[in-house]
Amino acid sequence: MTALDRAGDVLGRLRALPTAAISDALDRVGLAGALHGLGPLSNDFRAVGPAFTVRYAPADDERGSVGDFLDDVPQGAVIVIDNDGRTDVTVWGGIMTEVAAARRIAGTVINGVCRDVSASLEQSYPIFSRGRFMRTGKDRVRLVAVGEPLRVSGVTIKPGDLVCADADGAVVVPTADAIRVAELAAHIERVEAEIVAAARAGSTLRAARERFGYHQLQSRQS
Ligand SMILES: O=C([O-])CC(=O)C(=O)O
Ligand SMILES: [Mg+2]
Repeated sequence: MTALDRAGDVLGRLRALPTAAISDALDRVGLAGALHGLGPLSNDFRAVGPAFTVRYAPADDERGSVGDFLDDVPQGAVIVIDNDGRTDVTVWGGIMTEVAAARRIAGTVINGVCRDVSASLEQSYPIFSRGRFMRTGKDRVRLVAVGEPLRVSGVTIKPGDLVCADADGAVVVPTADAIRVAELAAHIERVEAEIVAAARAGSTLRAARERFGYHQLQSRQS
């Protein structure tokens, strides 16, 4: 099996899992991956794929713009944009949504805000952000890095790390740990389903949780 096959395989596994279980699995192995403060524009949105990283900084006196990097993003990638958490100017809008959707880019995660939200909803193009706002970043931000590691919400995101995002938010899984994290997350999902089944069958929640080890599911493995 080639590295590409393995990556495809683990992406398939992560795609089947909710971010809640992936986050618990990251807790279990002691990795920080949850991007606090970023949420989906629609609860139906879900995106899984390797990170394509982009960073903006204030334009200051230079003439800046947003989005020209889009032509270089491969199909299936999740674009991760770091605008340092700014919520007063956008780094994503409707033209970018239309192009990204047509090129089958998997989604966009923004440490900042976006506009033209209706285009994202109409195209079912998944965007996760700190919110929405209409004032453009054009002339206000400039692109400073593409394909370099980012630091968002205390999490380091390297290009190619696997981004998983759904109604609960976005988490990042380092490629080297992805198979282990996916296996643990699948285990957590199975155990939680057993707890629900036991409770539905008449067990108390306390007894069901005790029986299946609920309280330790996410605890750091020694
Ligand atoms: O200024 C922006 O955020 C970009 C924009 O509106 C678009 O791509 O349609
Ligand atoms: Mg626009």
